[in-house]
Amino acid sequence: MSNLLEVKSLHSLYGESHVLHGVSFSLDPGQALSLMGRNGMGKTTTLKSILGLVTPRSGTVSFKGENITDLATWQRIKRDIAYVPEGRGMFHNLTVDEHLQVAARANNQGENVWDYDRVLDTFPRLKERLSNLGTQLSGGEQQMLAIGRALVTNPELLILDEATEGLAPLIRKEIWDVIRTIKDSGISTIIVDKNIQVLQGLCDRHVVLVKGKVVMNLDAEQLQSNFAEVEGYLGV
Ligand SMILES: Nc1ncnc2c1ncn2[C@@H]1O[C@H](COP(=O)(O)OP(=O)(O)OP(=O)(O)O)[C@@H](O)[C@H]1O
Repeated sequence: MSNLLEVKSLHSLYGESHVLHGVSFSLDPGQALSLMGRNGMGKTTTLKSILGLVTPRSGTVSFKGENITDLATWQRIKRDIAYVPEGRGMFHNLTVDEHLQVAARANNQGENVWDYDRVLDTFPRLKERLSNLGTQLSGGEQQMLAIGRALVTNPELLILDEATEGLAPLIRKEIWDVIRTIKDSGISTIIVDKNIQVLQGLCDRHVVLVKGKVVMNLDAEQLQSNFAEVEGYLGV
């Protein structure tokens, strides 16, 4: 197969405010791609444009060779794309158990590698909190639940927006370890995060956004040799 995901010349706006200016990149099956950039550069808008939560004015999004640009978000999700949004998106009236039970399904290939039990084995903390409401969990536990809820759909592509933001170092490490396990299980990922060191060790491609434009698109080796320049774009 060629690309799993191809984003071509996306222009996205909020009202009159033109935020994405021709964003293009692609992702091969099984790869992890980092999307980096300072605050407000258009990372979340790019993710939302891929998911159909923002409607681009022009440009295309293709998944497994199919042009999905005009599909509704739920139709994209049904094609085995899962999203872990910034802020985690807990359902206020659902327990931990219900968050996972409601979402769990085999994917379009009939695969159910990440079933309810495996997700709970991966996140033992959630096992102890099954009857708590999602909103009663700590920030780290909520993040684990948000990732778990995405995983039980057995996605081919998992999109993570700021999955470690605001978390204590130990919890961050736990989340990164799980993201690595997810990658090793063959799921493709797009990761927005600020931790360039961790992203460097994890991702196969790195896309840097500045004011809604892709200024760098590097493989792992190229990131190594252009590290200082990337850091400069990120202001670190
Ligand atoms: N719903 C919205 N309505 C209007 N403007 C928005 C909206 N969401 C984002 N923006 C603006 O679009 C620009 C890009 O925002 P976006 O959230 O995509 O950036 P980001 O790179 O993900 O940044 P952050 O790291 O702060 O989340 C910013 O100037 C932001 O203020």
